[in-house]
Amino acid sequence: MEELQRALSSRGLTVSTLPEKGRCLFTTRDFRPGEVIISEKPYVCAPNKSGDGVEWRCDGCFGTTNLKRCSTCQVAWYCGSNCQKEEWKLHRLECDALSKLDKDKRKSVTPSIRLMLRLYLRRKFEAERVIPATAMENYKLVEALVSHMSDIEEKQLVLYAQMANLVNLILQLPDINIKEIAENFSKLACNAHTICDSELRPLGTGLFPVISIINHSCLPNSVLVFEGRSAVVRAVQHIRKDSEVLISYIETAGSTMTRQKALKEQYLFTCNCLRCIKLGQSDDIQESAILEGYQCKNVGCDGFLLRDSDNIGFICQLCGLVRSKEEIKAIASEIKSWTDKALTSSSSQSILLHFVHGVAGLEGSTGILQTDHSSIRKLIEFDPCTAGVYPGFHPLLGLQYYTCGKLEWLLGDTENAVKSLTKAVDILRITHGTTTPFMKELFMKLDEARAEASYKLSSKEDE
Ligand SMILES: C[S@@+](CC[C@H](N)C(=O)[O-])C[C@H]1O[C@@H](n2cnc3c(N)ncnc32)[C@H](O)[C@@H]1O
Repeated sequence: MEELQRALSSRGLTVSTLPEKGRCLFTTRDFRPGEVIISEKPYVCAPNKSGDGVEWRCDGCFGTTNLKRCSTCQVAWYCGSNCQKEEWKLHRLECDALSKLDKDKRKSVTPSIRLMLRLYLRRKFEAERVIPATAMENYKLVEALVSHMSDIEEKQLVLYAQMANLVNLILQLPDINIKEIAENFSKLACNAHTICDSELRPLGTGLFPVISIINHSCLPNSVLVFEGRSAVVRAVQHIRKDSEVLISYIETAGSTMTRQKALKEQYLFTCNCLRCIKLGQSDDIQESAILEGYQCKNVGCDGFLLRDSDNIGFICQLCGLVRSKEEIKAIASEIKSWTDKALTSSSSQSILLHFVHGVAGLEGSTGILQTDHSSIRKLIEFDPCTAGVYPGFHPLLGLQYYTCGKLEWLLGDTENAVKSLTKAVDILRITHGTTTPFMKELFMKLDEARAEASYKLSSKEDE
């Protein structure tokens, strides 16, 4: 801990403890918006299944192209020899262990199981000094993570025990016990982070034991993004010396009830941040209607359906009509599939067709107002910043302006495209920095849109 404190103090940070939160990360100097507070490589990480037709991602870069399966274990995938070489140190023993499994057992090796296998292999390598332990990277930091073992439900404990058995069976290391592995699964559940690309699409899961000291707020002063597999926390506002660094663990564009439920279920605490305690009951109903309201299907009724407190379905706040959860889920998934098609289409006409279809679904069937890119226009009109849903600089907001700008450009509305892309740049340079390939592409798009807009303007003046 002393070593960690020393390493953090050179970065203007310190770890303190608060009775209601446990460990917290505090600043010992001011940080300006956009400044990197801390960055960390994953102690261990594993790719997710990709879900877009290709089952796996490369173990090294999490990419999905040119993948070849490890011929020995048949579990790991690589996009080329560079990634394979980089990963070999950790994969060598994992590969040995996995290749002894029968085909059926190999199928149960999920990303969570692989993360745990790698955690124990990393611990072994550290003990044998194959991988050096440093102030910011050592197994002691994993031991210090909260596990909430005494708060989790019996059913969950049984699941962790089954997963721990599988890990034990695969590794067969002499010095691990099942109870400890089960506790580590519980630690992963409330400490691991989903590694996303610049557009916040999930790629994998990683454990970042120092960044895991950062607590949650629904009105955070910082944001966690990823550059490759590394986690980067940036200030999204001016953070004064002696302030707690806070990020959001969840999607903040949800009602207080939804946010509290998500935090309780996964992280086992009740959030008392300013946004959670500020809202009275009536405000929360209004906030819920804006963020999660489903339009009533009764002809002539302008009411919004909200999740009822027993969580059976959705009830109209005006006429009392109830729609089942299943009905709402089916409509939401149909809209999502249209808008996904819109965002992956290559021709502008196809993008528009799918987008319009998606928005028509949004307006006609349910009026869902959520923060995927599909509902962009509605979200932007609703102005989530002023509604207090996002802090001034939030990656999702920047990405929504980016998508909006691209769509406006495709529609030939270059003037508005420039406005939207400028807003995207203003936000994303704070949350994402300025040097990543994603940001360079955005800067280039904005320059091109500006050039096109001024060409159009000068052509008009010449007429
Ligand atoms: C990723 S850890 C954060 C660091 C943790 N405080 C520690 O002592 O290691 C997540 C856990 O911290 C606690 N936590 C995070 N944010 C909190 C908050 N706003 N209020 C209360 N507890 C919080 C919860 O116990 C949660 O499960």
